[in-house]
Amino acid sequence: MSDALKQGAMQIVRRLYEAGFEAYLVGGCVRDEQLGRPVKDYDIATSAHPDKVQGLFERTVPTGLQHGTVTVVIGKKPYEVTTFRREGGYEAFRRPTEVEYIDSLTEDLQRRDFTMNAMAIDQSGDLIDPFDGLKDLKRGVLRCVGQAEERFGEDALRMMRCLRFASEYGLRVEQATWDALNSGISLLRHIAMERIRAELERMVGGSDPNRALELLAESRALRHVKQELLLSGLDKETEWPPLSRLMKMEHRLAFIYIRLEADPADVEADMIKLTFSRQQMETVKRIVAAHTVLVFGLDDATEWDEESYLRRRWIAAALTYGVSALRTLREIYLLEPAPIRTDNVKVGRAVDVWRRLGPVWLEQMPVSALAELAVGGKELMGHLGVKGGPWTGRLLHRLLEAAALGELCNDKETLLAAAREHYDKMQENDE
Ligand SMILES: Nc1ccn([C@@H]2O[C@H](COP(=O)(O)OP(=O)(O)OP(=O)(O)O)[C@@H](O)[C@H]2O)c(=O)n1
Repeated sequence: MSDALKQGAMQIVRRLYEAGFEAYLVGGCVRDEQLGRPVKDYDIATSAHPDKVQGLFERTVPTGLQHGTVTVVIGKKPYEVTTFRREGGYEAFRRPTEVEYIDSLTEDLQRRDFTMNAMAIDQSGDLIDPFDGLKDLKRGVLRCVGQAEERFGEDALRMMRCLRFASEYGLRVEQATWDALNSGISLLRHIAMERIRAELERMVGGSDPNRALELLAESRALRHVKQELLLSGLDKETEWPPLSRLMKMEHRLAFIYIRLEADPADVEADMIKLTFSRQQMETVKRIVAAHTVLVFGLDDATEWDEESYLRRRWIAAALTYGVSALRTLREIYLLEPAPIRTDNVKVGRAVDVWRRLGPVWLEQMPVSALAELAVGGKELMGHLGVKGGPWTGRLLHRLLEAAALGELCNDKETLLAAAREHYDKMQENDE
């Protein structure tokens, strides 16, 4: 797949070259090839102006003419072909206000963020590397091209990219680059939260989330973004278990919020500020909420160490937040050090029981959702001869809980008989 992708890219480079222009593969694809990592997309830089590029290829789309970019389609694959350019003034540390076409590849590479991202491959497949990107990569060093303050000042997002590349590629940030990052970090306030989130998501979901957290804590980057975040509470002292044991980014994030003792409502607010999708937010929030209700008030409960009591809590949480949230929570509880305060002995003991028995209890649940219950709202109303109201949902949930705990058989007759009893009790208690 990657081979065909590269062939298409080289076809474009050679076509431009034969027409008398310079053309090169540039940026992330060159870096990833040198590292033997899979390449997602190939970008091309050329001395040809966009109108010339459009004239040379059959299928083109003017995707970014204002930046000198034309998308060339080969087969079904799109390739971005960008004219060598110098970026004019930068507006508010985030994007160039004007671009100027130039003739020199070196000058084009010079405006790029890191030496490893400023390499090119020519039409013969030879590497062009004026800023020693390969040497840096081989030594495991991440370094800005030229003056780091200038590069970060041109686009402050590059500081987040720096943290991401360092953690994802296991690189050490070169001292001058690190110093410039630390002195310029407050410029992150100019960057849209969406772009911050995209980097954060790749860091937490990447191959070394622990290193990412370490770098975020050391640089205090999240304290300087546009909006105040709970996640800015990450600090250097926090000890983290190997987060890569959790497969999904959302699960890692849930762990982090639990460790920060965040409230589910605050998690929602934080993730909305960060422009995570509704679905991502729901997943994380469910896990955090399940943990919160499980441990809430446990300290004061007289039955805190009774298995049957802990099972009831566990199953009730599974019915409210979903079995998969509880499965993830158990995985989280398995990590060491666990996400909860270790000074609370009762909570510690309960977590111990949940991680040991939680999955068995989930497995044994005869029903886990209202849809699986042998009766529905209409049948309840018909059987009891009462019009529907808020009681219906409440009663259904009680029946579900009793069935899930195995206290009631999930068959119509049993449930309807129990419904009558529950309903009468609810009436007595004015529920
Ligand atoms: N803020 C930025 C973003 C990008 N670039 C340059 O543009 C290239 C392409 O950028 P992009 O596709 O965003 O990232 P990649 O480096 O390809 O890496 P990844 O896809 O992993 O983000 C980079 O290699 C780098 O040379 C830059 O100098 N400054």
